[in-house]
Amino acid sequence: MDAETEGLPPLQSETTNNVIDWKARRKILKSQPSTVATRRQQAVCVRRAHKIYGTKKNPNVILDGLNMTVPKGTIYGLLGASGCGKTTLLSCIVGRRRLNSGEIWVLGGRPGSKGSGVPGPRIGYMPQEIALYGEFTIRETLIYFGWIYGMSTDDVDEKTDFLLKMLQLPNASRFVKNLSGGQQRRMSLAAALIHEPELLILDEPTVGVDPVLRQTIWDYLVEITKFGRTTVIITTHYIDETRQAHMIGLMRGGKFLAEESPDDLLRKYQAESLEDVFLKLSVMQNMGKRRRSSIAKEVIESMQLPGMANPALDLSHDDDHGEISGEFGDNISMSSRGPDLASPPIIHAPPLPPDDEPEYSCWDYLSILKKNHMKALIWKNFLWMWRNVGVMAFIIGLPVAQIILFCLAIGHDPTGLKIAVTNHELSEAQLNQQHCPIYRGCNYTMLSCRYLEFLKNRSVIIQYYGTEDEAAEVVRRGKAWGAISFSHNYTESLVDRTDFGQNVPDSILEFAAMNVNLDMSNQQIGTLLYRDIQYAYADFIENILKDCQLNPAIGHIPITWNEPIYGDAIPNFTNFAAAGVQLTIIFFLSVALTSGAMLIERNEGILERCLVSGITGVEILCGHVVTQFLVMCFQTTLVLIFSFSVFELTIRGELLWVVLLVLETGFCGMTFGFVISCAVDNERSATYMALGSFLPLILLCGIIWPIEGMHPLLKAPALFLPLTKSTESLRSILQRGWSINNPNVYFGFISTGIWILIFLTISILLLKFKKG
Ligand SMILES: Nc1ncnc2c1ncn2[C@@H]1O[C@H](COP(=O)(O)OP(=O)(O)OP(=O)(O)O)[C@@H](O)[C@H]1O
Repeated sequence: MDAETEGLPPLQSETTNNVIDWKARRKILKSQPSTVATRRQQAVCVRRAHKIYGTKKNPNVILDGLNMTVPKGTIYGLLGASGCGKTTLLSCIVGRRRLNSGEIWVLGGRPGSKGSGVPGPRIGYMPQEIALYGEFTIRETLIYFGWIYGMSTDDVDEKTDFLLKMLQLPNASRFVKNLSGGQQRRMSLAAALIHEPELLILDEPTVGVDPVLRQTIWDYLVEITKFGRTTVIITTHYIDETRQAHMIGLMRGGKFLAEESPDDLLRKYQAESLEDVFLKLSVMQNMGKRRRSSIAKEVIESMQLPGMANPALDLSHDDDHGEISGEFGDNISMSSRGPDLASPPIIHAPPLPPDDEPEYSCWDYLSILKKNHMKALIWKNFLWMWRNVGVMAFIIGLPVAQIILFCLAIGHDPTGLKIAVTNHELSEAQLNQQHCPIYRGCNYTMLSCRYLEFLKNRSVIIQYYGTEDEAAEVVRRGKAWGAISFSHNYTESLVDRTDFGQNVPDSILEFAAMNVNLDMSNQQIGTLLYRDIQYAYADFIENILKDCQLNPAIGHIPITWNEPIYGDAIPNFTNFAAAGVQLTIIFFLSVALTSGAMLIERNEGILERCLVSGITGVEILCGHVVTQFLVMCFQTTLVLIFSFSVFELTIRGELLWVVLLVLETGFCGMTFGFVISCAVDNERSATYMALGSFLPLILLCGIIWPIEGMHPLLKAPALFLPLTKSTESLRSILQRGWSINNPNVYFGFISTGIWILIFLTISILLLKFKKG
């Protein structure tokens, strides 16, 4: 026993019927200075807590130097008007919010530090929100929380029966979402009680509960605190129900107006109800009286407040009432009393004793992966998927649908392009019939028609017009993609052009040329027609030369195009874009899946509850990684089957590296999803963030356009983006058949790995440090 605890009445033994003698205990505590050791004796001890929301310019002060002392084994009723900061104070106590300044000690330690039990199974937290999974049954919910707290399933079942009876909950197989609002609150209370924690923190547990059941709950709380085993902090709007509490903290204006037992408060303020006490103290505070004593007397004498029989306060014989927070010499709340009542208000409190509690190191934080936590989290994630099987089918099917759409819609040559032709070699009748006669063999008749036949073979639709102006007008109106015209002596001039050789006159050159005007507003279509018109001409010349028993090579441009070293002789855009599209689909679906799953938990307050129960951010992330990895494996398998087996996209390299790279990229997307869900607070912001990153990544990662063609300022940053190197790597495996030993390929794996580490670290840091 250390110096400070020596002489204190024991918590459990040496007292009548094992019940704590609070009066004796408070008297002794009063005489003690505030030390780390005395603060550690309390269940909860808050000193000079300051909490401010908002900006520096527009601060909203919620806690203003608040002191609070919750001795072990008490029921502590935390009262105050709506919005006064009760929930904020509780979240600071459970370690989910950070004070701007001041100290909090919980079960002997700082929240979040080793041995404090917060977060952890020593604490039972019922937040204000329901914070339960609607898709789970009552039993499943209690099993989930029981497992987190390290209970066996049998123990949970046993406790479930008791809690269902005590809290008058329906059958354990009922889904939480089908319970009434009041039943859901009681269910939430059951989840906090399941493991019989040392410290119960209940934020408005009796809202929507009928008076009889409310009494049952209070009886239960009195029962569990009777032997000092359990401490309860409870907030409620029903002030009078806290008559059964051992201590009441009346909160207003960021401080406690009083922190005493209900009987002491009623006696001291000669009130009939705690509401009256609260009213009187509020009026006193409004009048700017920070301290009681004679000022209080003066105030009360001048006020006509309901229920105050005698406006004078006789405090002289009130030795054992006490504001325990004040007993350590650093309380500045309204009801501070004793020998210093007449002294001026304390403005500068003495410095707090030093903190001897070691903080968690980063490594400690990272190394926590408890078996029971992981079991509960993975089971919960799979159960959620099972209960949302329709959503899961959609999530697994979506990438398949996207890859099918991509393969069917992107990269194929446009067909059915219309060309308006003015062919002056045609007669009036042929023009009217839209008929262009073809003479085959070594025959130099109507060569324009013979050429156009080759153009038609390239899926171009030809329509004949009488004049060049008519044809051009059709193009101008957007009814055709180009206009071609042939002179009346085209065939003859073409033959003469060959016969005359180098002596060919300009007039013949002019008549032997067809005139082309294209609509180049669409680069893809314009380029394709530009190419097809030339390819058709080469085919046409080659065909005539062959038919005339001449060497077709005479008609070629003198360039010999050999087999490409990599890729196809006529590359197609589908194969170019496939690598980037496959990675993008898997990456962004993982982002959506992960951020969605995490945000569901965050929005419903479940994440907060889990973190308070001792689950770490790392464990939550790992739980999601395990379950979503399985989903991703399904998605990847289907995407690859559809890409390579059904649509027969080119794959020259080893499938193993393709699979691994796609999975790694999906994992990277998952971690990016974690970052989004940890950085923002709602689905809308998450959607904006995901959408905001989607287009830049598509545009900058070389998925639809080579990085070599980008603005020089963009080239360098583009190289460091998450999908750039992996796209390049996958393209090299698919198109060039390169393997992992090629730097181009392994850089893709390395770069994605680095991004995974970056995203994971950011998520873990956000989960750990992003508190209100
Ligand atoms: N994250 C936040 N950012 C800014 N202000 C906040 C935030 N959370 C709470 N507040 C504000 O702080 C004040 C105290 O809120 P808190 O929820 O702690 O009150 P409360 O006493 O629990 O109220 P109630 O009894 O209605 O639940 C309120 O004015 C609230 O608007």
